[in-house]
Amino acid sequence: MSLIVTQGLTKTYGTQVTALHDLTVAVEPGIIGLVGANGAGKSTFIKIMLGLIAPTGGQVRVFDIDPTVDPDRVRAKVGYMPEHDALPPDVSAAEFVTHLGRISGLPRTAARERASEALRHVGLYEERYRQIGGYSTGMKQRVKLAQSLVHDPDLLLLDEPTNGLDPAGRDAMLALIQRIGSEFGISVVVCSHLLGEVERICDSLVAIEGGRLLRADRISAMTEASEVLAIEVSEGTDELAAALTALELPVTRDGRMVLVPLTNEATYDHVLRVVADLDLPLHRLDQRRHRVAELFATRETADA
Ligand SMILES: Nc1ncnc2c1ncn2[C@@H]1O[C@H](COP(=O)(O)OP(=O)(O)OP(=O)(O)O)[C@@H](O)[C@H]1O
Repeated sequence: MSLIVTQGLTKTYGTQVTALHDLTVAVEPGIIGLVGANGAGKSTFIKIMLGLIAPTGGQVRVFDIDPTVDPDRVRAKVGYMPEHDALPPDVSAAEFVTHLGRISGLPRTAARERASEALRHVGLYEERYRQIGGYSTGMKQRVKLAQSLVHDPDLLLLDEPTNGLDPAGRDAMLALIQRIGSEFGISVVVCSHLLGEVERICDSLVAIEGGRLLRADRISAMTEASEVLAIEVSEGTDELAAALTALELPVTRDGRMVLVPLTNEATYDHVLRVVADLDLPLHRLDQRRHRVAELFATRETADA
């Protein structure tokens, strides 16, 4: 069963803004990156999945449940970390997360135990009785993550979880998200405008642009080997490029790398022979892999 399925999902705000436009996608369990520039429609998509706002058109199912009909059932299975926070400064993290556990329907003792557990998972166990107002941005982000975990969900929806963090804080947050996904065996949707970040920790990506689906696929499929051979020699790059050009191979350069289209099996042999003839120190010879960033770069070029 797919985790999230949409069919022609559309959301307009007023008459002017189409935040989601005919979005059809099926998302499999795992750690999923929901990427797109600011304003692409990511938060709108998350809020529709939670049943917080209703779509203008189309269908959505989360765990096969329709959040527009049965939002409580979806929310019982889903934890949500919003982009912006409204954390009360004068209560402790333990009190706050316990309170949200209670709101989720947990009995008092269970809520307290689950809150301690969730705060331990996010690395705030020692600090849990301190008032949130005294916390750093990174700690506040962790409180938000802990509250999303308190009712033991099967899916987490995290909206820009690294917002406001410095590079070290971002790395720590991403590592934590990855650990939660793998150790708890739950699915996580990580919403971000930073492709490089989510690419590092996700199994699959859903890329949206202007409310439309750009691509949804496993990262491994997006970075599959291309039909280009990349060759790098420690010295003699110019000689190598000239010799391959003389063989009528359409050579291009990318920094220290010489790139040749892999037209047939013989291309490898040609390259190896040239390297050997010129007695060059071969550093690298492999099929270049696609980069996930090409997804957006190609689009920009096409639109230009
Ligand atoms: N309540 C609203 N009323 C009117 N327009 C809205 C509302 N919420 C979002 N929008 C608009 O819908 C579009 C998509 O917004 P959304 O917040 O879903 O994007 P996003 O990808 O999450 O971006 P960000 O990361 O900046 O929040 C934007 O043009 C935004 O200005």
